[in-house]
Amino acid sequence: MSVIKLAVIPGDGIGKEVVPASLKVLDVLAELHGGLRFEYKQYPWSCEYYLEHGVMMPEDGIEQLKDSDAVFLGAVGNPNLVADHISLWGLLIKIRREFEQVINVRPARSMKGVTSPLANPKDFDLIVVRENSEGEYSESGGRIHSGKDEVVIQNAVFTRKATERAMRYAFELAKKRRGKVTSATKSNGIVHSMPFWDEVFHQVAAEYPGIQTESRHIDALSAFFVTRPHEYDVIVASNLFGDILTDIGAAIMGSIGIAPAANININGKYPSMFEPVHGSAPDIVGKGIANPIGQLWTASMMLDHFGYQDLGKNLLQAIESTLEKGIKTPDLGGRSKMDEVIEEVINQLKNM
Ligand SMILES: NC(=O)C1=CN([C@@H]2O[C@H](COP(=O)(O)OP(=O)(O)OC[C@H]3O[C@@H](n4cnc5c(N)ncnc54)[C@H](O)[C@@H]3O)[C@@H](O)[C@H]2O)C=CC1
Ligand SMILES: CC(=O)C(=O)O
Ligand SMILES: [K+]
Ligand SMILES: [Mn+2]
Repeated sequence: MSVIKLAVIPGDGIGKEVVPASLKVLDVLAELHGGLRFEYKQYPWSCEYYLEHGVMMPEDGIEQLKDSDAVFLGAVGNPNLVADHISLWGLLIKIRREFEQVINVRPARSMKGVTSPLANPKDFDLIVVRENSEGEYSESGGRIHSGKDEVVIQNAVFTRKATERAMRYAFELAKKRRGKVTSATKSNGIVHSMPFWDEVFHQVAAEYPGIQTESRHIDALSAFFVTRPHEYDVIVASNLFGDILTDIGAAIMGSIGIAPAANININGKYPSMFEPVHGSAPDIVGKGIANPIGQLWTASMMLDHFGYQDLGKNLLQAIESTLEKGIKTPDLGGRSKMDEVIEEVINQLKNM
């Protein structure tokens, strides 16, 4: 019997709904497999935890997560209780950085049974490789003076190491896919980091003569995600650009509620973390209508990550069959509750 030890952090808002629901599905998958078991350690770290303890996670929090095989996270953030920059940097971003989860892999593709908001969409299948350790998300900077004299400086940090690493990851991924990498740049407006980004892209591209490459400014690329997403295969982007592009990717699929993400520790030193692209969705919390598919698809990426590609594929297929049957939450134009979606996904898996 193989055991996968998961550190489970539901976090805030609908994270507390979609995470437990997804664990039920993981248990069914393990049972059907017969030789696999998931072991869960639950962590209550969240904005409510912060109100009680003054921190998003205990001082030895990272230490506590270290011996798990992966972190399975829902969402972090409840701006009514804690300012977002405090809660996210205290938990989500802290884990990404401490565990050197330097790449954030975020696929978006046409899904059977889901109507894209695009008018006449051709089938698309793309993956955004988001640099996940630095870039625009940096603590470098500060505020001085106040009132009319107030000055705020926010530095973006781009290292050759991390930039090359993200690009190599994208090229390696493209080799296994349709052989095209698009770089998201903005070297016409951002005069230091983005020309550097372009330079590194060209250098790394030279190592992969078989791969088709393209550089696009982020503004135009955002528009092309909407008008011609089928032209993209792998997109490599900085932390912020990748963050924004993947919400667009989610939107053109049909809903932010279905998009998955994998925060990958590529040196094998620490656990990777699997979470949906979406946040805690305070506007729908407690209504039972959160779409669990982002969290489930993330679970499918986690299964792939651990070498259980068959299970990962079965899970995705069960998700698509459920959608095709019209069992969908309201964000996808459906009338089903989260629990009904989960129940149908489980039925589909059992009848495979
Ligand atoms: N990785 C993370 O943990 C992230 C956390 N956040 C945090 O989440 C909180 C809310 O952020 P927002 O900007 O509102 O983004 P959000 O992704 O939570 O919500 C945006 C919109 O999408 C809807 N939505 C999101 N997930 C859904 C799902 N599974 N099913 C159905 N509808 C869904 C929401 O109802 C809302 O209308 C903030 O505290 C923010 O900082 C935001 C994005 C990512
Ligand atoms: C924080 C956020 O929006 C993300 O990681 O996608
Ligand atoms: K999330
Ligand atoms: Mn985001």
